[in-house]
Amino acid sequence: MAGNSMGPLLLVGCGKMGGAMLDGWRARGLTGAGVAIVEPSADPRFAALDGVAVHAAPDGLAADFRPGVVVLAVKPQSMDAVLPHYRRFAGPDTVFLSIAAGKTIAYFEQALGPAAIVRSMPNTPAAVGQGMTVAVPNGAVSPAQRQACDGLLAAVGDVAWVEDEGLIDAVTAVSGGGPAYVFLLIECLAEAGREAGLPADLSMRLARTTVAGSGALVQASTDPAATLRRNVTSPNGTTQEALAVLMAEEGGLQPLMTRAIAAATRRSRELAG
Ligand SMILES: NC(=O)C1=CN([C@@H]2O[C@H](COP(=O)(O)OP(=O)(O)OC[C@H]3O[C@@H](n4cnc5c(N)ncnc54)[C@H](O)[C@@H]3O)[C@@H](O)[C@H]2O)C=CC1
Ligand SMILES: O=C(O)[C@@H]1CCC=N1
Repeated sequence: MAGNSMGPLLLVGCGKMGGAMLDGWRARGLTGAGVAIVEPSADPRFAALDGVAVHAAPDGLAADFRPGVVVLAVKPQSMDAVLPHYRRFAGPDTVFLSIAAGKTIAYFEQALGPAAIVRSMPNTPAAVGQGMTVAVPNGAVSPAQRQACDGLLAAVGDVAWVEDEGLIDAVTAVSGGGPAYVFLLIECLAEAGREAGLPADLSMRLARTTVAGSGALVQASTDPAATLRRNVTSPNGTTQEALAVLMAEEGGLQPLMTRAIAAATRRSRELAG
């Protein structure tokens, strides 16, 4: 798999997001020999990762282990405690790829010393190869290291690189957290259908399949989302009535979404510490 060309991959933290990326990498051919994991949880799923070395703590890594890429996938709040264990890998042959919300390149440079660092923000659809990641490198990242990180991220979805790190807080709000808003939409649609008289299980099936189908349609189409929306909306029909509510200037979805994204963006800045 591309991205594994720099030497072994070390995944630090294999929770919801690290696990989603690992699933994506493994589905695309990353073999056990190419990856080591440090993850303290005793979750039985790790026993099923045939061939992958899973260590409960960094002292389980062999003394001569030299990762080409260290993926930092622990909670932002754990980062202070975690980074000192990996500082020894900082050097020209290793790139640190962080997926942590809020934590800045300056923060990692402070904690790791001179090191090649890529700050990125993926999302959980990485587990099915449909993630969206935005990444920004520091000045120490070599072209080959950037390519390696791009390969790892592209293996689980779309990747955009930006030069302005300041954009990452809004990226975190939009695409990092975005799947949660879509899942909430499913929950709300299903509940509204239930309140309109549908059996709960049928309503949930309608909501799930409608969101999944709409996602597939938007992906397959070159039409703007607004055109796809208009294609559903017959003049004086039923959808128009619903959209009059959802697109109201006050109390509609846009002002609500704008407030939600502003709140998440603000929280990402706070997490910088
Ligand atoms: N969940 C999501 O949708 C996204 C999460 N992120 C970022 O990914 C990072 C991880 O988030 P989640 O996966 O959601 O959290 P999580 O809690 O599911 O995963 C964190 C994992 O780190 C492990 N861990 C704790 N201490 C550790 C240590 N000392 N060494 C190694 N592993 C340790 C935990 O056992 C846990 O499995 C966060 O920084 C978050 O901001 C980024 C994009 C999306
Ligand atoms: O909620 C969070 O802080 C993380 C970052 C984006 C998605 N989950």
